[in-house]
Amino acid sequence: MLDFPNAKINLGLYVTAKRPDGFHNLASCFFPVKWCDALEIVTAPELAFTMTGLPVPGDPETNLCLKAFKLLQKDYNLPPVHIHLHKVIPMGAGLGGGSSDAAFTLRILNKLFELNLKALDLENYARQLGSDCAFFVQNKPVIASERGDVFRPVLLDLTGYTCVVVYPNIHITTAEAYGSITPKEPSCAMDLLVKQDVHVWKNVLKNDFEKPLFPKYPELPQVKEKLYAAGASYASMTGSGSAIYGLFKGEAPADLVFPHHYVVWKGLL
Ligand SMILES: C[C@](O)(CO)[C@H](O)COP(=O)(O)OP(=O)(O)OC[C@H]1O[C@@H](n2ccc(N)nc2=O)[C@H](O)[C@@H]1O
Ligand SMILES: Nc1ncnc2c1ncn2[C@@H]1O[C@H](COP(=O)(O)OP(=O)(O)OP(=O)(O)O)[C@@H](O)[C@H]1O
Repeated sequence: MLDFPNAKINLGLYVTAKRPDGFHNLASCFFPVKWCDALEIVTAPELAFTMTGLPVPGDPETNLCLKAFKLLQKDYNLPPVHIHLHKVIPMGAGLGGGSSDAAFTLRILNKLFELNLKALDLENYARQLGSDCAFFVQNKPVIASERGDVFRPVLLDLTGYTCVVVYPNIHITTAEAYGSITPKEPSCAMDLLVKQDVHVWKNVLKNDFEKPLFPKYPELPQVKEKLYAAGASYASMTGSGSAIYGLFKGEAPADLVFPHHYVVWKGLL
């Protein structure tokens, strides 16, 4: 069975408190974008995991796809499978690509073996694999709180906007980013912030990770400025970086170019 795990962007991201378990509480709007990996799972004589596309750092044994399989296998005595991941979404980018692979592994296994797990059950497995993973089970725009794994639906229509995501080839690990932050409550509730018009977001909707990371990586504010100069209604870093996105009403300008070593994705929301 084949599926296409997609990335997400964060529309606003406030790190509100450090938790006793070492994680942080946050407030953010998670929004799916159609930049995708490809993931195929078939039954096989023995468990196998293969990868093509972008090289994924670390031991393949620790890949989130295998972790997701093993987590379900503990409870459901699953037969062996061959998992193939074609990696496209950049890592260390704040796009949630690895988390999406993990959640899609759970979703595919649920269908392939007719486990009949409901979305809430899948979310409970997903949050054991990473904070961002649970979002990709339902994969719809939400306001996220707590570790980023508790959701409220949000009505947010960005139809007609083009999203340009720029990955400047700087790998920022999530732990490094959280380590550089001083938590504080946002001045206004996330729900109210995203309900405002997109062109107002520039003045009100922030990603808290920009403050510590922009001075450290000066290319990042330059990318953001370039997106605004090209006419973006809103531009921001996503998650813990380093990818920066711009939202353009209608089409993005064709002459918007970045250095060759950057990776750029463009798509309708
Ligand atoms: C920045 C975001 O992308 C926003 O959506 C996420 O919060 C990141 O979530 P993630 O990549 O799934 O992170 P995890 O794999 O769960 O955690 C990696 C590390 O990030 C830090 N971490 C992560 C999530 C969170 N709410 N608080 C944290 O402090 C912890 O140091 C943790 O050890
Ligand atoms: N299927 C996978 N795809 C990408 N990275 C994975 C995967 N499985 C495990 N990883 C590990 O996770 C790391 C990427 O995590 P990191 O938090 O830096 O990335 P991110 O893109 O910001 O967000 P996310 O972890 O939500 O994908 C990789 O460097 C890799 O070691």
